[in-house]
Amino acid sequence: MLRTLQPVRFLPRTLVRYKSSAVPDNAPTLLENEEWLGTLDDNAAMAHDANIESKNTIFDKHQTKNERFPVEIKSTPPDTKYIKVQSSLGNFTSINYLRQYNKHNHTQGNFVDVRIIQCKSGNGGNGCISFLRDANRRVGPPDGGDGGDGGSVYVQAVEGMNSLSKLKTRYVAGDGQVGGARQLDGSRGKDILITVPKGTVVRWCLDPKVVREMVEEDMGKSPQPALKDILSNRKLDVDCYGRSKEDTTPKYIQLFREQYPAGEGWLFKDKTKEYHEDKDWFRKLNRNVANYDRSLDINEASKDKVPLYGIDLDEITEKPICLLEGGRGGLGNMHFLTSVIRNPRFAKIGRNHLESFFMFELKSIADLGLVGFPNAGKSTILNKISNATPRIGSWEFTTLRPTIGTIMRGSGQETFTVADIPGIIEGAHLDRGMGLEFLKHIERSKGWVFVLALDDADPLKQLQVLIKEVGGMEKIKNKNILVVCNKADIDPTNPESMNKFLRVQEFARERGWDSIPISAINEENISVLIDKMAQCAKSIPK
Ligand SMILES: Nc1nc2c(ncn2[C@@H]2O[C@H](COP(=O)(O)OP(=O)(O)OP(=O)(O)O)[C@@H](O)[C@H]2O)c(=O)[nH]1
Repeated sequence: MLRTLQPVRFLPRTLVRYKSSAVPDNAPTLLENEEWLGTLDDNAAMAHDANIESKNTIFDKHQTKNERFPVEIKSTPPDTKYIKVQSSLGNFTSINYLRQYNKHNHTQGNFVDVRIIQCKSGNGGNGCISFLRDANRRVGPPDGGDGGDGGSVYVQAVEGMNSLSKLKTRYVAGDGQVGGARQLDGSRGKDILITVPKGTVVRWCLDPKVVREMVEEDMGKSPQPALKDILSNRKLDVDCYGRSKEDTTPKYIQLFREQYPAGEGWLFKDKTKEYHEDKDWFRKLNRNVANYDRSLDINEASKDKVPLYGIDLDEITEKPICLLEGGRGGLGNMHFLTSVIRNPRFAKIGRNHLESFFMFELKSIADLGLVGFPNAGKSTILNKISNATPRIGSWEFTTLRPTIGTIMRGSGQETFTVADIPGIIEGAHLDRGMGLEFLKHIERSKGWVFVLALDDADPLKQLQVLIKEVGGMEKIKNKNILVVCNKADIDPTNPESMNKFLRVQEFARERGWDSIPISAINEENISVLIDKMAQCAKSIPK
């Protein structure tokens, strides 16, 4: 029935109004209350909220596709209420935050690509206990309004932002106002909208303080383990949900709000809780209202969840996406007027807020990513291919940041973007050099361009090391790959220079990859390179 399941302010309005014209028409009649309470039998506790389905659909649309981390399923319903999942601690925090406790260390000027942010929705306002008073009646019928709903926290990717630096470390939505006399509902708490750049992935994460405690505990061990090992060896248990009751593939992380148990959460006026609990009429009423509370519990549980692998805001989001929903306002005493209860001196308190940490990661979205050892000539290539095109839109960060260039190839030809990331060295996967943190900026690129330097003793070995460092063939199997041998101008007459390229070419051909020798500095073969890159950026990865 409508009234058991919908927010109370949507309850049908009374036709028999109080006499005073100053009183708003918001209160249900005695009969409507009785009818509503009558529907709250033991079968009434079920989730029924149209928003649940739409929330699932929105989340599904924004599920992170490529960067799914491994999780181990420990148990599934019906053995356990949730899908119990275990995964490495490192998947629920940012290694940057831990490596550099000082948050300024991982910022470069105004460019910040990872933030851990605490979010809190608002509490619902309490219902009001009040009775109509006018010239004829000292104590009229109950007219206490409902509390306002707490504000929610939303996220939205917008145009014109390219850094997470402006985000605050904590966002708190407003609490709903308490209900008022004369059937006045409290006002809704203020919503929070967090705007982020396109390319941001928002993931549930653990409170950084808790993570630090865990890490410090392990750091005390002898021999002292590396931070990376701690984060991968420590496991975290997470309660998850599938897409439906039958689907036991973990999809959403369940969030929990501290809530009063069903049948509690009353506010009393004049007479005590004990006084009321002693009365048959109150116990009977409360049995039904407890079922109403259970419905709210189920509704909340259905909506209080976030995608396990994050919300991928790779496009401008049309409508804000709700991360944390505010608590619903409590019922005012006008809902408890029945033929037995003429003076309900009680109302319900507002439902509690939701609080959680989220990791916001900005992942640049370029069609192609340049991968190579330091000094291979990646920046030079990007400069040259940018210079070789008539119109270039590019923005530069410092050497520690990704550089993205847009290559516009003239009329009728497709534009593509290329990201240059800091060089990768042997042992990068063990956090040597600049580690692999910057790979996230090309994770979603369609193609990767491996840049090798022909002045190196063994460019093929360079290529094999790079493949190993970025995660092996498994990691690149879905990418278009192009192998570029740069610095072909060095010692060009030496047959060994040619042999080095031929060995690379052979290796690439065996894997179905294209390869090309160039001299970026002398701009030799650059136009062929652009054509091959355009092909790599365009074609759908195998
Ligand atoms: N001889 C020769 N030198 C080149 C060529 N391309 C780049 N270089 C030189 O190689 C050095 C490194 O070039 P960069 O473009 O900065 O190399 P990078 O791969 O971006 O280096 P990181 O940013 O450290 O990863 C510079 O001194 C360039 O001038 C080339 O085709 N031939």
